[in-house]
Amino acid sequence: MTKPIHVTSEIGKLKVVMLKRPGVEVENFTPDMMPRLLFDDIPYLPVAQKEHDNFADTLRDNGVEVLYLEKLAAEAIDAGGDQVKDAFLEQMLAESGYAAGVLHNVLKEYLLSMSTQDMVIKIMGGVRKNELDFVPKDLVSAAEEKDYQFFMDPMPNLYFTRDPAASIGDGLSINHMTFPARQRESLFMETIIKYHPRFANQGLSVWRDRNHDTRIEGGDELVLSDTVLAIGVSQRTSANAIEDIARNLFKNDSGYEKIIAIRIPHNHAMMHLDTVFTMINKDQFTVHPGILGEGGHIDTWTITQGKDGELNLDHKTDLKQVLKDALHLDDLDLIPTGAGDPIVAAREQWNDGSNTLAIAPGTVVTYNRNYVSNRVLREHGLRVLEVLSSELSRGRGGPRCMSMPLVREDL
Ligand SMILES: NC(=[NH2+])NCCC[C@H](N)C(=O)O
Repeated sequence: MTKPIHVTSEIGKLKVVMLKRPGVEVENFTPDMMPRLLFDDIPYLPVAQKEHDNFADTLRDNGVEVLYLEKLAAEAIDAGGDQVKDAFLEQMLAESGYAAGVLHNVLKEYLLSMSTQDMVIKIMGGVRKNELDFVPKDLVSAAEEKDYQFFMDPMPNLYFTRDPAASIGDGLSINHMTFPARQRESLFMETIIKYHPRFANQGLSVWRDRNHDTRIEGGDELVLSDTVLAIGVSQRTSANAIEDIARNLFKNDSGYEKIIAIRIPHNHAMMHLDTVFTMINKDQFTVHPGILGEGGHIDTWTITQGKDGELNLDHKTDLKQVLKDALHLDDLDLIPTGAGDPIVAAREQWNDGSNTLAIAPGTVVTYNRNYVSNRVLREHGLRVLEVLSSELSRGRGGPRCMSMPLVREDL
């Protein structure tokens, strides 16, 4: 029987996916909070939701079962019972800065007064100070910045379900993310895996859990085949974390034998490998020309199991050759974002023109706004399903970031 998580490629026919419909969290902040919350603009929520529904419908119309994070999280907590709800809240409050104290108690009481679903949505959306009829008198609260509006910050990046966890084979990584703005997000997935009837006790492997200091994010984790992964060394994923997950995958019978670490520029526009490089067919990839240096070169290290738990590293800079070798291909089509035009490529990459979601070999979902990149994909023989993108793209993520595949057919 297929496990509730089974992903052995980036391109096998997508069967089950997890999304998060944007909610109040994507507008519950002020412009001065944007850099910290990793947003570049204030989205218009009703339109963002319409666009997201268009994305979800496109997937459903193509035979994909769509699950929603916010619903799974509430179901998992309810399935776990009162103790699980209590433990979840304690952890969430601690990670929000309230391990104990008066405010901890007030917030806990407030959140427990709601249905579990409303509680989950409230935590995701953020708790404003003016929601509570409470003026803190303790020193910690008094010393806090007075005009800051929130007791608990919103989590506007939740609709990028790709990042807090990543499906790999019959398991997943639950990620310790880089920036505080996103670190609480993976607690939802941890709770779902442990307690949701669909996932709990199904023999899923957690290749690496969220209790780490080194950081990794799903946008950097690409499942190239049933034995090969690519992982970005990026603004969000450290070399240490890659070595750590490599060791765990190699020693735990995951089926994975080779990890290609690819170093990309460390900046906000290219925060993850999937913003500059995605697999879209057995022998086709999108690549943003801006990541390739002189002669089309880029640093890659192919990591394999060495003796006595050591890792072997093979440093190469010819990405095309590295991929051909790892995937046993005679040829490979690297399709440049924005047709390789430096101005168009930079513009369309900014709006996730490279961030395609393959739902079958050669069939991809992309943002409609990246019309040059979309045309080029069609010229290379791909079937391109375009989705609406004016508001969703303001969060700096595209169709791949907005989806966490749970089950794909094997190739
Ligand atoms: N897989 C991705 N490329 N995700 C994009 C995440 C965007 C989000 N605003 C962040 O900075 O974290």
